[in-house]
Amino acid sequence: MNVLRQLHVYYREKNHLLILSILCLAAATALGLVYPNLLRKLIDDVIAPRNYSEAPYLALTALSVIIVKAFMQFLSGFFGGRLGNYLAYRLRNACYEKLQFLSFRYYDTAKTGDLMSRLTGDLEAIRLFIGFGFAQLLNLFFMVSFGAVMMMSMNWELTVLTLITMPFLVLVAWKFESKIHPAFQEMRLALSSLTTSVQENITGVRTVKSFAREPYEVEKFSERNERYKSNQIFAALLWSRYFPVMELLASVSVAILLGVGGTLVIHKSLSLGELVAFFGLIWFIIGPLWGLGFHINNYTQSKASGERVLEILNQPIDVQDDEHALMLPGEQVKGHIVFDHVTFAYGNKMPAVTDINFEAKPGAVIGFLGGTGSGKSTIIQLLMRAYDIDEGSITLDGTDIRKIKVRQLREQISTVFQETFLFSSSIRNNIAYGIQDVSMDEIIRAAQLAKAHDFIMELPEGYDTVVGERGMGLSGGQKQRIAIARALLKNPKILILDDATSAVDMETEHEIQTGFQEVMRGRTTFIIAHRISSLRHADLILVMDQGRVVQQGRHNELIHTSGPYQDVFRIQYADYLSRISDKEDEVNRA
Ligand SMILES: Nc1ncnc2c1ncn2[C@@H]1O[C@H](COP(=O)(O)OP(=O)(O)OP(=O)(O)O)[C@@H](O)[C@H]1O
Repeated sequence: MNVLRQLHVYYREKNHLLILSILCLAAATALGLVYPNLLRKLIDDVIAPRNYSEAPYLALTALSVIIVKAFMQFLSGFFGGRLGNYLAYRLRNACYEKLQFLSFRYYDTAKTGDLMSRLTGDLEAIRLFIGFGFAQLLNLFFMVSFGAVMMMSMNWELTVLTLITMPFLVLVAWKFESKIHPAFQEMRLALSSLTTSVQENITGVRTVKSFAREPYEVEKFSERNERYKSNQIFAALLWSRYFPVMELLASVSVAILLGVGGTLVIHKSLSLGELVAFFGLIWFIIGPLWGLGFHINNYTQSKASGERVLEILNQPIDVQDDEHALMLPGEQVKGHIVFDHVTFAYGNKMPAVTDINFEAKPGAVIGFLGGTGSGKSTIIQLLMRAYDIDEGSITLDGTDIRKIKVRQLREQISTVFQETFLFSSSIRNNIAYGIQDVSMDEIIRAAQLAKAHDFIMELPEGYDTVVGERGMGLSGGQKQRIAIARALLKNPKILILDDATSAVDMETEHEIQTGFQEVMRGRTTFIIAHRISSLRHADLILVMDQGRVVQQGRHNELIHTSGPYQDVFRIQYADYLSRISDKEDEVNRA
């Protein structure tokens, strides 16, 4: 019930809908009790004494009861439906909002397909249970207790005898629930893994095809499908094992009633009408108890679903605003950044960066060079507080970034990532992402600076061209240029270019860099690059290796100091250097 209690927070202001739905259902149930009584009256007071004049009144009463009962059932469904939809709506919004604020750490391990299945299948199961199943389950108790009380009022000994099997029925139903719940949890997991495999396959379809891995993917999917099927079969097996036992126990009750009740009628201790009424009432009890399995099934499914949805909602956000977090008036930010003995590890792994120290004065350009996995991107992630550091401090204009409101900090930073993400929307919207009230002229200016304007104008609908999911239909370089335009439009105090020009050719890179000279003015810029050409003009270059800064200085100093920077320079400029030495040889020979 803890799950239901936690879910209750999301619909407590609509409690009245739940209460109305339950009351209407209870009223419909109570009206259902009128039938066996009418039957008893018909047999004992009309047919036996041949007092037929009362028959039309009884028929009229039955008709009115049917109409009112149907109306009550309609109202119960109506209120329940509104409640279920309201809850699903609130939960969907809450989950989506939570997903926006969850930290990068959460997404390091999250699976899209799994999250999608929680937001769709699991939410649907909760909607159905809270909207309808819960009232039905409660109604089951109403039916059993109303029926039992009415039977008791007619003949308590016969009632006790008839209902003797009921505790066993409840026991079996209870056992069934304890087995079916884990089975459903397992089934939900299997479904998630199935959805994940479809989602990953579609996202990575190019990789799959280029490696001709279609048969492997089909096999992988079949295995997961098989697991899902086995889970379903197992649940069905449990059902088929327990259901006959429940049916058998119910039938024993009916047999007792017929045997004992019949004898009582023969001995005139029970009227025929009462026996018939008893027969109607016993079904009033057995029917719902038979359905107990179904309702429990429903309940366990939605409990498992509720747990999965609440897992998202209860997920701690590890990077969030300090209680006294400072606002950052955008126009006053200078962009002075200091890393002081910063060490950070992802999870329990070895530190990704160790003892990082550097100062970026306002407007300075800081370059990072280093091999794969040397920690360059990590430094940038720490600067935008994607993760909180383990040791040391990072300050912006003298204030520790942990004391600044995360949103405000990030508003001052524009990042162009290694991998460009474009939304399936127009190019204009993609460039203006996250910025309100921006004019077309500003968008065009940003695109011109990013050298994107010309190719955009060549597209059939220019800036209104809608790009496919993740920018499908554009080349890697074109996507990157749009991302650069997006970053420039934000007009940030801090600009981060994380291998931002890796997908464009040297010539375009040079052009973009020239554009950057202009936009970098007055902004602190961090450039991660593999090409020395991108870093030549940096005020400070940090050379990274295995999470540590192994060299630092300006380009002209570093190329004259033996070390990794000089090595990379020699490799990248080998052609250029050999051409120079050839020329020198020629001059010497001459
Ligand atoms: N989200 C993450 N979770 C766990 N470990 C990570 C994560 N991101 C990076 N790492 C690890 O941290 C180390 C530094 O990675 P980082 O991405 O900072 O390197 P990099 O220098 O930017 O590399 P590249 O040039 O290939 O992008 C690597 O060992 C990497 O495996």
